Parts: sequence; C-alpha cells; structure tokens
Amino acid sequence: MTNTRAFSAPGKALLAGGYLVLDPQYRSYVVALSSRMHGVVRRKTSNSESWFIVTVRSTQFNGDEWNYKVSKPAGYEVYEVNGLRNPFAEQVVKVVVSYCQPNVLNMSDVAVEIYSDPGYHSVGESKLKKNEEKQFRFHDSTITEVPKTGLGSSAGLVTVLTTCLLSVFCRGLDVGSEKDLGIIHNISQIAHCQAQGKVGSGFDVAAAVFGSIIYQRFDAKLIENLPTSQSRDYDAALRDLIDTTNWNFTHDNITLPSGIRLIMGDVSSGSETTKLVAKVKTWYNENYPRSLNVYREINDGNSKFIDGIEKLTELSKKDPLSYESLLKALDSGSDTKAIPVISQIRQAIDQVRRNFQLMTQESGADIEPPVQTELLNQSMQLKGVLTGVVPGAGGYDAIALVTTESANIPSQTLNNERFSAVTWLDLRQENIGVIEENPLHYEGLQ
Ligand SMILES: Nc1ncnc2c1ncn2[C@@H]1O[C@H](COP(=O)(O)OP(=O)(O)OP(=O)(O)O)[C@@H](O)[C@H]1O
Ligand SMILES: C[C@@](O)(CCOP(=O)(O)O)CC(=O)O
Repeated sequence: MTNTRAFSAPGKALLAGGYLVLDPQYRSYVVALSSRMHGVVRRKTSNSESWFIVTVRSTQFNGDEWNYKVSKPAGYEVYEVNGLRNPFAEQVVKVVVSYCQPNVLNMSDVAVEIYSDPGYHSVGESKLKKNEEKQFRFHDSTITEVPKTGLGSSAGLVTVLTTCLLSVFCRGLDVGSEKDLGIIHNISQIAHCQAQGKVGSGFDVAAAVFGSIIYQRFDAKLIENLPTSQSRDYDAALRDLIDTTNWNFTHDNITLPSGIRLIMGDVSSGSETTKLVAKVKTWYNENYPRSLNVYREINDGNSKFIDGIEKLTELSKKDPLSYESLLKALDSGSDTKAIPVISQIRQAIDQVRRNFQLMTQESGADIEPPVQTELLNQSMQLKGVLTGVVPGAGGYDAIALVTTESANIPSQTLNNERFSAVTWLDLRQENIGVIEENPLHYEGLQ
C-alpha cells in the first residue's frame, strides 16, 4: 500500500445566506456535515508509453468508471477513452494536469476509487457493504440515475479527487498545511465552476475544503477571466491564479455551540438550484431597488442569526450553569421568550424566512413554498428545537433544524402525520474539511 493514499471531504448545509452569498458583499453560514466523500488513490505500474491513464472509479454506482488518457503532443490533451461523461471528474483531471505539468513519458497510470457516504443519495434499492471502519451503499444504477439529497456531492467529489491527484503529482502534499489547503481550494473551485457552467458562489467547495465556515465568496471574474484552456497563456494564467492571486474571500472556521446540533430532514424530490437562482436573479433585477431592500433585510437577519449563535458559544464558555438551564428550557418546551439570545436567533430567522416567503410569492422560485413554511412552523413546536430553515436555495428537498443535542426529533415526529414526508438523516455537523484517511480502512469494500 506504499503508493496508496486516501482522503475525504464533508458535505454541507447552507444555513444562512442562500442567494445573497452569490454576491461577495454578503456573508453566509455554512455547516459541514458528517456525510463525507472519500477518495483512495494509487499509482499503478509505470508504462513506457508517451501517455498515461487516470482512472476514476465509483464501484458504488453500478461499477461506474471513467478513464482519462493524458498525453502531451503539444499542450496537454485529456479525454475519456470510451467517450463517457463525468464533467466534474474530467475537469479536475484537466486542471490538475495543467497545474502540475507531469511528465507523460514513463509516467505510471493512476487509479482513484471514489466512495460517497450514505447521506449523499437516496437509499432506494441499494445494498450496504461494510468493514470495521467504513460502510457504503451500493446501487445497481449509474450515478446520474440515483436521486441526490442536496449535500453537495459534486463539490465533495471535486475536492477529494483534486486532493488525490495532487498527492500523486505534487509529492509531499500535506492537507494539514494552510498553503496546500489553499491550492486544493483554488483548483477545486476552478474545476467545479468550469464543470458546472454556471458559477455558483462556491460555498459548497469551500466547506468541503475548510469545514464549517462563515463564507464570503471570491470575485467570480477571477475564474471567468481565465484564458481558454486552448490558449497558450492558459497554463501560466492558471498557475498564477492558483499560486499567487489573492482571492480575497472569507472562510472563517466556526462550530455550533456545545450542546447544539443540526438535524437534516430529507423531504422529497430535489429542487433545481440553477432554475431557482435564475428566477431570483430575474426578480431581483425587475424589482430593484425594492429587491435590494429585501436583500438588506435578509442580510440583517443572517447577521443577527450568526451573532446570536456566537453569543450562545460565549455563554456556554463564560456561564455554563446559565447555558445549561437555557438548554433545559429548550428541551422542556417551556416559554423561552424571556431568554434574549433565543429570541434574537428566532426573530432573526423569522425575518429571513418572511423575506424568503415574499420572494417565493413574487419570483415564482419555490424558495420557501407554503408546504415548507407549514413544516418549519410545525417543527418549531417540537421540544428542543431552537430554529429551522430551508437550507441553501430552499425548495422542496430538505429542512434543517438547529436543536439541542438531547432533542429526539425522530421519536417526537414518529406517527405524526404532519411529518410523514420527512426522513431524518443520520448525520450531524462536522467542523473539519478535507483530511487524510487510512487507505487500509477501505479494504474489502468494492
Ligand atoms: N460518488 C461519485 N462518483 C463519481 N461522480 C460523482 C459522485 N458524486 C457526484 N458525482 C458527480 O457529480 C454530479 C452531481 O453533481 P450536481 O451538480 O448534479 O449535483 P450537486 O448539486 O452536487 O448535488 P447535491 O448537492 O444534491 O449532492 C454527478 O452527476 C457526477 O458527475
Ligand atoms: C442559491 C445558492 O446561494 C445556494 C444553493 O445551495 P444548495 O445547492 O441548495 O445547497 C447558490 C450558491 O450559493 O451557489
């Protein structure tokens, strides 16, 4: 196993800052999740050819496999030898090869096995395979046919595949080093943006790399202004963007206060983020400057939410007894209006939700449609619930509740008709981003 390394990166839930985070002036609150994407990379035997193959395999999804041939007749050429498509994997191979400039002569082939934790996809007819260390679900369908749950699978894939390939082409890669994490982040953002065609805010990639963060995006022009990959300036411009350019973005690590956790409810079919974003952008432009005021109201609510969470963390450290009784008050379901920090957090989220409901009515984008409003309002009646939102772009696919550790949401909602459409996901917040794993922990799982 000497030529083998393994890495993993977390999924995400955007609790505050949906839509606004597309604009660099607004902050967002992103929680990394315990459902992780994993990559096990090994160098195969070297060959005497003037090219090498990068194999990306997802045994979990019907043995999906993509083989990228890397050659350098003039500039680098990368293509999938069977014409199969995985835009995210392909873009990562292209960007990493352009950045690392590996020698194609006598270069060993590289194989990466990807595994995704159960939370990323609906269970369906999948079968569970496990060893003492890991467990993954195996589907009889290809990756694009298995419904996703909105945890950021493409961001996790891009981040973990980038890290795997860098560990082969850039000897001595250390995910504990700020410098190397920065390179992983920059390459992953570039590959993810280029693969998606649409430029998201990158919060999902930043969370995959850095963990739970307060995130303010980089200027989209940094990537948009890259020359085309066919241009002879591309390699130098790419290296400059990755190694020396100041991306001027924020990724301050955060953690939910002790005794507080996140629980995700998977509601039903996913929502098309791209379509929602397009409708909101149209609404914003057609209703400016009133829409700017709406955004300012939402941003004020987001900031008060973040400030309230920080106050909870401070209280838990400075006055553990008062903090303990605050958690008990939440758990008992008693009236907590007299507790200022709880009122602050709840009023902040109510302010955000009221404006999301207005945008839903006016834009036609189902950010917080009535059925989700009802579900969140019902959730607020449950013991231990501090607050709840539709995460990210919203829509019909999920709700996210911030609760006490001891709140047992699944048992409180069992046989409750109002929650019949909700599957509580067995995951929680996790503050760490990309980490190195023990490759032996993946043995026997294929
Ligand atoms: N385990 C995996 N193995 C290989 N490719 C993967 C894997 N997980 C995700 N991908 C790639 O990412 C694509 C899904 O990305 P897409 O942008 O459609 O969804 P997403 O917004 O990342 O999903 P979600 O946030 O719901 O997880 C897949 O079609 C595939 O190309
Ligand atoms: C709408 C947006 O702000 C958040 C999308 O979040 P999600 O993919 O629904 O988790 C888009 C973005 O930030 O990339």
